[in-house]
Amino acid sequence: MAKLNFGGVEENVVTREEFPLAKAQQVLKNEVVAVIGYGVQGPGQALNQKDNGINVIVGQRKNSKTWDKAVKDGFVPGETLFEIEEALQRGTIICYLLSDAAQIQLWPTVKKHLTAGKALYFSHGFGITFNEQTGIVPPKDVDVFLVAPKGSGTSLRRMFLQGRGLNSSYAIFQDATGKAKERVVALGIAVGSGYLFETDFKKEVYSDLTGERGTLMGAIQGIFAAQYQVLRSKGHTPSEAFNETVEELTQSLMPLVAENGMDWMYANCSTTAQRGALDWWKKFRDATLPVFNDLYESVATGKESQRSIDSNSQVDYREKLEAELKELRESEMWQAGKTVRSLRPENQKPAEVVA
Ligand SMILES: NC(=O)c1ccc[n+]([C@@H]2O[C@H](COP(=O)([O-])OP(=O)(O)OC[C@H]3O[C@@H](n4cnc5c(N)ncnc54)[C@H](O)[C@@H]3O)[C@@H](O)[C@H]2O)c1
Ligand SMILES: CC(C)(O)[C@@H](O)C(=O)O
Ligand SMILES: [Mg+2]
Ligand SMILES: [Mg+2]
Repeated sequence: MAKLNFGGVEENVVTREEFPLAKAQQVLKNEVVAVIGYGVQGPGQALNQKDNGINVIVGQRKNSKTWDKAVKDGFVPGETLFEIEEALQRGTIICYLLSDAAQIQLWPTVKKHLTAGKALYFSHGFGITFNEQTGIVPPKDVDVFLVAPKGSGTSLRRMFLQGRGLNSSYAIFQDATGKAKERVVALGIAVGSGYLFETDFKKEVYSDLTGERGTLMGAIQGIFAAQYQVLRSKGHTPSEAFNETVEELTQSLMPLVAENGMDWMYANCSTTAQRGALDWWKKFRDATLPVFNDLYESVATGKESQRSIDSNSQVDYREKLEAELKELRESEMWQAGKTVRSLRPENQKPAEVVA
């Protein structure tokens, strides 16, 4: 375990140098890793483990699209692909990668197969932290831990195929066998993590729920929408408003920020942009700070988790969700974005020409 300095604060980080893949393979050599669920994280984690030489099987409902996807991805029915209950029975490490809401439904079945010495693995602190809402309380004689990739399962797989690694958090909730640490770190490496950052279940889920509702998705969509609306209301064309709100950010500036940080970006733009961005960032911080405080409070009091559980358990939720997604998809801003994206030279299809 390396102690690294993050802006003056020391933290524990597991690196691939100190815990190489060969060590992970050694730790997991007698385990059967059962990945339950083949949605977004399931394929990324299962395929990376398979390619890393881990004995991995997938548990998924038969006659579903995702069962067919698993077959297409190379999992073989009866050998490495099973109905959920059979995979649960075969697995010594259960990677519980159903949606957070579905985990509640299937929990009684999972619990039945958690015999002494097995391990229960999550990619989120949700089920355990909010156990009063989820009812997920594991037996005492199994290891319980998480590896939470800090990004989409799609990126986890893509980055693995590019020879890169996505950063993940890891945490141990219960160490029944005395081997939880080596098991969880080995799994973290096997699923394709770059670095593994130590946390606990509660911190992981609080930060994850805040991040996705905040700057990763909710807040940024809100800020995009507000700026776009102002530019449009002042007579700017959709393409100009979109380019100045989203396209330049994702295509030009964010890749540079990803490489070098926003401090570098500030030092490497025009003096005009620099002056203005220095003057305005604190106003945006101060305007949004109360919203972020409300958001964190809503996460910490369990309001967000309850809302997610309640919504996902409604029978007509899929239709309602689709209506909300359609509104976003059909908004002028994202329709303008579709055309702007099609104009990128690397996107062959020509933009729709209006007669
Ligand atoms: N989506 C991500 O990229 C991401 C990133 C980090 C962590 N996570 C966490 O990973 C876990 C899995 O998330 P996901 O987004 O991959 O899940 P998902 O929503 O894609 O669903 C996963 C699987 O659950 C199955 N499923 C849904 N309802 C079911 C039911 N009632 N019975 C049986 N199977 C059912 C689906 O068929 C699918 O195969 C969650 O804890 C999530 O918070 C997800
Ligand atoms: C990919 C995200 C947003 O980081 C994840 O947390 C999720 O829930 O899908
Ligand atoms: Mg999340
Ligand atoms: Mg996340």
